[in-house]
Amino acid sequence: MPRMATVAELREKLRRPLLAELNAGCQNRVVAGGVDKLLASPLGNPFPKVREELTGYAELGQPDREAALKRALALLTETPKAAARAPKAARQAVPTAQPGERLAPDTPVARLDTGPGGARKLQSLGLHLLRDVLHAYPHRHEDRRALPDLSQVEEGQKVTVAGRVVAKSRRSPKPGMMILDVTLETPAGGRVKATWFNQPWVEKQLREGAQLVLTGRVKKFGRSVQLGVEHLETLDGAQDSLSTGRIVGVYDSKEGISQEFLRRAAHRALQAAPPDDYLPAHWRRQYSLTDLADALWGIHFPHDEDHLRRGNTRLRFDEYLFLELRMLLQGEDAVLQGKRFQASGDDIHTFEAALPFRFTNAQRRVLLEITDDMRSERQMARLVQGDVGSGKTAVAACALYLAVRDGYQGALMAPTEILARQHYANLRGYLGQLDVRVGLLIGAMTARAKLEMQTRIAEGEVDVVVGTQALIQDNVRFDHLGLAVVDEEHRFGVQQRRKLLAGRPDVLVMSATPIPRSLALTAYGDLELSIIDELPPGRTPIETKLIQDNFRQQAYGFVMRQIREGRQAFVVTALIEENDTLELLAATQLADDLKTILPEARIDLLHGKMPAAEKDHVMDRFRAHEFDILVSTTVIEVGVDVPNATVMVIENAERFGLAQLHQLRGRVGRGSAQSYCVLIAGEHSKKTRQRLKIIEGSTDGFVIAEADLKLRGPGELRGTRQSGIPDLRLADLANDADIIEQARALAKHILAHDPKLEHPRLQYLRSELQNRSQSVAYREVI
Ligand SMILES: Nc1ncnc2c1ncn2[C@@H]1O[C@H](COP(=O)(O)OP(=O)(O)OP(=O)(O)O)[C@@H](O)[C@H]1O
Repeated sequence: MPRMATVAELREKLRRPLLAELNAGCQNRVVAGGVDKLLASPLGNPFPKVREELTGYAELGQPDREAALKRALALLTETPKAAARAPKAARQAVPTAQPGERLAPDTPVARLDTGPGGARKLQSLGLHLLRDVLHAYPHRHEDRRALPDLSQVEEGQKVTVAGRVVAKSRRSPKPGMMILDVTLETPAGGRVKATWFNQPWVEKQLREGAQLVLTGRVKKFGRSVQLGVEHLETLDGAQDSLSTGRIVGVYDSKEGISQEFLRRAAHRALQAAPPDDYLPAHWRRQYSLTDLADALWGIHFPHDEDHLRRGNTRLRFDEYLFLELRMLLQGEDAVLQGKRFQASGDDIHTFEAALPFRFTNAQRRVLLEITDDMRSERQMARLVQGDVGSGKTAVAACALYLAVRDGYQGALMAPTEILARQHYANLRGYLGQLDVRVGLLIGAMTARAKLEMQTRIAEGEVDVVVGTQALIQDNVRFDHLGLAVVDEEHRFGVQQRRKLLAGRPDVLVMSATPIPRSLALTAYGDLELSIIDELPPGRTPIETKLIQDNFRQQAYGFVMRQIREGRQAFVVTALIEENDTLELLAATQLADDLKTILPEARIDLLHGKMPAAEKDHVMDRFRAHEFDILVSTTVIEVGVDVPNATVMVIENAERFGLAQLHQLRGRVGRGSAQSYCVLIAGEHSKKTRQRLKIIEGSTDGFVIAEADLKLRGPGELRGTRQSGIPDLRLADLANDADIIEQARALAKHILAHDPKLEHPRLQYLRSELQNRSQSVAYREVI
């Protein structure tokens, strides 16, 4: 007699398609019959609560579907509490894997033994299945193999030490100043004193006996070693620490989820679910690639640099391979029916005549490419790339105007509310005088104002709507959307874009990320590319100065002189990794310091943790020159436009990537006055200097990207970098031309011989492609 499936097995059987449904954007396409039918099958029997949640699923609207699925999934797996709410038969926690038990990569994380609440933590980071954990690569690595001998360290050296807190004290040498001293004992018996200035919030992490890993700069007082701590990690005290004595990965996380926890989860996932390699051995040999399991171990827990490099190369190759395969497979139906606009030359002239400037040649050329697309029957899918301030928005505004003149509505979607409001102001400037009705729709508006705007959109009383994600909520229905402009698209999830694009409008994507053309073609694949490679005339190049932090006083003296001349300044603090609370507090402290150094200046603060409405308010006041210095975390990175701001000071500039520094610097120099950027280096090594000198020496995004590339030698222990493109996690577009070529060649070869990937040898490759396509659908999107 066949064995009856246990409830746990049934639960998993049901959970998988539901999760797939969620990942695929709640399309009710799961197993031919859809979710309702799935539950009506015997599979649903032991789960009446779940069935109840999902009854009538097919009839629900998108957000309701998503919510119902999430509730159902929670009932199916998450906590004992949720399970208890389920009927008796199902009241059985998901059993964790037995040691040595081999699990499939699509097993839910609840089966991984990650301690109390572990599954929930992973899920909150978007990691639902073991494969998600396996492919959530560290964003950088730190070499903690040989922690330094404390008797040998030198003044000023940056070191990482691990140890146990043996003493702690707090003192306040003067009012408003708080110093926290902690003595750490290393396993070798050395002692180091770590010091935090004015950071009371760290104290609670530092109970006596706590195991810490600290990174900071050495100060020596006779034989005693003191550390000015820059980075702190708390360990959970387990014997088999994954966080010291090796090259350690640092993961994307959020408050309350420690690095140690994530390392342990990755470790367990690797042990429990070593994946089958989807790339047959002879191709691995042909392209000198290591096998998948070795690659995953290498990226998470490398034995040495070579192992890390090997793993990184293989996984990067795979990312490109699947991207290429998907593009080639989808290429057949690449031409989609879109809107057909007249986009008349007269209308372009009308638009330009209303501008306070003439288009540059580059803008004109790109506009021609856009209007060609708009006039054709094909759906436009075009990426406009241009350096910061090159005038992308002005071009997009013109395209929107053309759409409106042809009787359609237009939409512009921005990644943040600040940017949406700014675009709104700009578009009103460009289009208001041409009788185009421009509307704004963002989350921070009152429910009533939102509803009113939604109604106006639905009734066609607004011509162009600017907004954030609020634009693609289900209750927003356009009357006749013709053109959608998406700013910095990679910040949007694919699901989100798909919603906006449901009515098949033409699509224009704007991006300031400098990617060489050939690589952009791969990265964005299905988007045609237009490049604005010329800045508007009359811009005085920004003068950039790199200084060391002992010259801060002079730098701020210079800022003050600019302020006395009626100018404004941005001061940006470096992101403190893995802890947004620290980041916020660092910015707060810097603002306070500046108030002491520059008592005359009016100073305010902007940080990522502020509610959106408050951020807007601060930006509005800065734009209106109600204060002089905006101290901020990197929330201002993209697109902020305050022409009166002429100085950008970047503290701890060494902690930023060059591309990011370039973007940040682009926030000044937007008016006619001479603008300045001061990079303050908190670290004085030759390498840092060399890198930052690149920014000092050039204002061209492409030149900077290339110089950055040359500096990073092949022997370097390189962290994984995020390309900003949804399914390329490791990709380093500027550096990967060879790998891309190889991956493309292999993808072509595979499909030339087996266009549908039907050969049994390609079984794993096919299912991996499906897995990856589920979370990122390219052509399907537009
Ligand atoms: N052809 C032009 N001549 C003069 N000024 C221009 C021209 N085109 C745009 N500008 C002005 O230059 C500034 C930057 O333009 P815009 O905002 O369109 O650039 P962008 O490429 O979208 O910038 P970012 O990537 O920084 O958001 C604006 O103040 C705009 O009015």
